[in-house]
Amino acid sequence: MALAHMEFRAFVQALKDDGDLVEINEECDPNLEVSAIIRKVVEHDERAPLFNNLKGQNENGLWRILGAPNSLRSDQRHRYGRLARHLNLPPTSSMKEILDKMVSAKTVAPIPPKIVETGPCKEFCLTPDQFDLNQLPSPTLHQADGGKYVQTYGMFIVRSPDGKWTNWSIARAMVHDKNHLVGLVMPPQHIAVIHRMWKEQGRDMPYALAFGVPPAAIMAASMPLPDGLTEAEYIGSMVHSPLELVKCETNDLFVPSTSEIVFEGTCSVTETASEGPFGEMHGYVFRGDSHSMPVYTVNMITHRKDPIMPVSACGRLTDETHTMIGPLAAAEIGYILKSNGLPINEAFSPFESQVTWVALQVDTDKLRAMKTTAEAFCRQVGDLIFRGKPGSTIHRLLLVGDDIDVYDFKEVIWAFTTRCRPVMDEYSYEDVPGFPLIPYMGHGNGPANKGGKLVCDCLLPVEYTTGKNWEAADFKGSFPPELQQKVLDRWQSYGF
Ligand SMILES: Cc1cc2c3c(c1C)C(C)(C)C[C@H]1C[C@@H](c4ccccc4)[C@]4(C(=O)NC(=O)N=C4N2C[C@H](O)[C@H](O)[C@H](O)COP(=O)(O)O)N31
Ligand SMILES: [K+]
Repeated sequence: MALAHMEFRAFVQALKDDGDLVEINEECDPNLEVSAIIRKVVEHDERAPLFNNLKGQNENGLWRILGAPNSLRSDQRHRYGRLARHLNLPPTSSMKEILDKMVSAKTVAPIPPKIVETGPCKEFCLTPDQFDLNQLPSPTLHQADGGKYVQTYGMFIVRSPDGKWTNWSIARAMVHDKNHLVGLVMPPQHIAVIHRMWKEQGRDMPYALAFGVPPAAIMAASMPLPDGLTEAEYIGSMVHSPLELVKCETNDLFVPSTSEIVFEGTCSVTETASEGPFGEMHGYVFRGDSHSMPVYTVNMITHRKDPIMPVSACGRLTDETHTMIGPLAAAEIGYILKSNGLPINEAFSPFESQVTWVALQVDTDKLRAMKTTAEAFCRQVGDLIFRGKPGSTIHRLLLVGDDIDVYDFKEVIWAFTTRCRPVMDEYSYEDVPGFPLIPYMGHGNGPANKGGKLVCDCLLPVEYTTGKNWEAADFKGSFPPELQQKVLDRWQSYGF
């Protein structure tokens, strides 16, 4: 068996070996029952459910469902264990170690994928007369959704018309009819950028949608890597070995050879259909909230025997849209700021902000050496991030000092509520792209796609000039180290 980060089925086995899987063998209904179970799982950081017996499965087992593929574990020592298993890291890894791994490939030469003749994803091939997406166990995830969102954790593979750039990304899609999907294609996302290239040439965009891809691949697919970067090469260098890809049957794109299920086809550049509403990552589904989006034709389905369809039943905390979208954008944002010479140590998107914030830990020694002002520094950070794509989903950037652990929300919110004077210490951005999926944007008082962003300066003025002039009124901050040690050593004998 391959390693968990390189083959989805090995990943599922790794969850089982970790005691992080519940196999459900009694029949479950993909219409809401499956998602209700997944929602209860992710709201309580429960073990991942593997549905082995779904209403609508065909004679070759197409398909089973793995819910909550990358959500949290309740044991605090293994909290990010599922993310770690995506990257061949120990299950006790911290979020910092996980995000550092995702950024590690930026400074090494890309390792191109290896093309193989065939693979497990080719065990079965179905032409459109042999399948009906409405009869297969396509899940309905929220009762107010506009359709069956069969695509929430698969990977779209699309390529620029000149063949130079192959983008891998996650974008949602729902069943439109027996062999059509309709999906969210939204600027500034790369799938929308490439779709536009094909539209300008008046040609439908070939795509592949691979479900159950190597876990390391789905992590990069969910990360806002630079324009023009081909994720397959990036991942190869991240895992230090080439990904094995196999050619599609009906177009010239390539898919991971061990994919559980592959949909192949073309995405129309002219035909649209009603898409949504959908229970989204900020925790809301607005009735009637549907839009015209491109139609995908499914010309072929290939799959493994008894294939597993991964499903992210997203919404309120804590599911894949929170463990992946925010943190991976934060990793890219941190990298951009450091590459531009700004004194940033760490970047993280707190789940408690519904991943709409990124907290940036500033190296305040280096900050003081810059002899800059709060306004100049905050504007420098805001201009770099809010005018670029990786910041498109983030509406608050919090600058905090070295004493604040950005991966611990208690620390972040303490700094924000006590060191950032509302209005005066906040720098607004109304002339930048906004994220319409956030309810105060798409269903708020102002323009849905523009503005509503802030850089919040949670550094006190002294941190720019002479440095910290306070002590934290807490156990670690207000008592001599030897007294702290004495209290810790005697804690039991005191009677606690
Ligand atoms: C992990 C994950 C990421 C998601 C999504 C989901 C999950 C589970 C579901 C559950 C399907 C919900 C919606 C949420 C929805 C969404 C839409 C816009 C922005 C953020 C999320 C969207 C989506 O539908 N469309 C889209 O364009 N991008 C999404 N991302 C983010 C992108 O995968 C991420 O941004 C990548 O960086 C893309 O690659 P690129 O930078 O273009 O090469 N989905
Ligand atoms: K990507």
